[in-house]
Amino acid sequence: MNILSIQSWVAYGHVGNASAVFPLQRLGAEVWAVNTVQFSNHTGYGSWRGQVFGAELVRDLVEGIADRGALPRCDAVLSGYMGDAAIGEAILDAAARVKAANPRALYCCDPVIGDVGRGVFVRPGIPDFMRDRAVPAADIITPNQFELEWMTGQPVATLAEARAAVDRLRATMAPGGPRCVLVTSLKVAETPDDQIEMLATGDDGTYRIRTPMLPISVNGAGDAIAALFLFHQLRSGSAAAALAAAASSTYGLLRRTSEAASREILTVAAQEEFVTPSRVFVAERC
Ligand SMILES: Nc1ncnc2c1ncn2[C@@H]1O[C@H](COP(=O)(O)OP(=O)(O)O)[C@@H](O)[C@H]1O
Ligand SMILES: Cc1ncc(COP(=O)(O)O)c(C=O)c1O
Ligand SMILES: [Mg+2]
Repeated sequence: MNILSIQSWVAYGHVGNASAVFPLQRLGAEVWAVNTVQFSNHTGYGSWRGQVFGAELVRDLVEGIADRGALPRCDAVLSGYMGDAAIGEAILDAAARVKAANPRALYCCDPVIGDVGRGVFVRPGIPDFMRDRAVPAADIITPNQFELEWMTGQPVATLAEARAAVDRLRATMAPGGPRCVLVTSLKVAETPDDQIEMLATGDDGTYRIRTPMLPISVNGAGDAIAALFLFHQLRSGSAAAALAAAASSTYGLLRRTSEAASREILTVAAQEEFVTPSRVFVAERC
């Protein structure tokens, strides 16, 4: 399995490609990582050093991979945080080139816009770009609850509202693909206070999964779960199986992170959780 992952890079800690690449490699995937930024650390610290790369560098690196004749062997393109719309257009062009070279390839977009409590935290233009340009090109999307509400303009306070919003979003996704949606960090009326949910919809139906809420707030988990969900969707073709595997691995990763009181997710120390989760959660059809 070969995945072209176009995301951020940080030297210290784990977000973007620094959160997504290693779990995919540990699961046996080859990852062609194209970095859109190189920062010292993630922006949640409030200060960082480094630079945002231009869209031309993204295009140049993808051209270089194409020069190797590799695009027909690419099984998926994965994207996350986007610094500006020009980078976004370069990512969509890369996804289109890959799908032209391999019609079975999938584009997985984590539509990073914001989060509950933080609001929108990307540059102006990115939220509209995600809704109007990226989602219509995507086969798999992994919005959190805030991003689902923002992109659909619908409240997501109950499971029924979440499902209606997902259906609305699916109708705008790439025609002919699986139109698979993973909603992360879901807390609806039915969610017990000590738990957190995810909802996954694909060709095989809609499934939910609940895991215990951990006393942490970390960055990078969204990037990790998008990568894990993509890998397992590619391997199984089942949203239910991908949801269960991604949720189990992510819970194990975050449980270890919480126990260590680490501000950075323990991507390396908890690597066994990616292949053999210490606690397995089962997705239930809903
Ligand atoms: N405090 C937590 N306790 C348990 N699981 C968590 C916690 N925070 C995140 N997760 C898990 O990680 C997934 C992705 O989390 P998050 O970083 O909130 O995603 P996003 O970046 O898309 O908002 C969630 O769907 C959940 O499964
Ligand atoms: C550079 C960069 N990329 C990606 C992310 C996404 O992190 P998360 O998975 O928490 O949404 C962050 C979050 O701070 C970041 O600073
Ligand atoms: Mg996210």
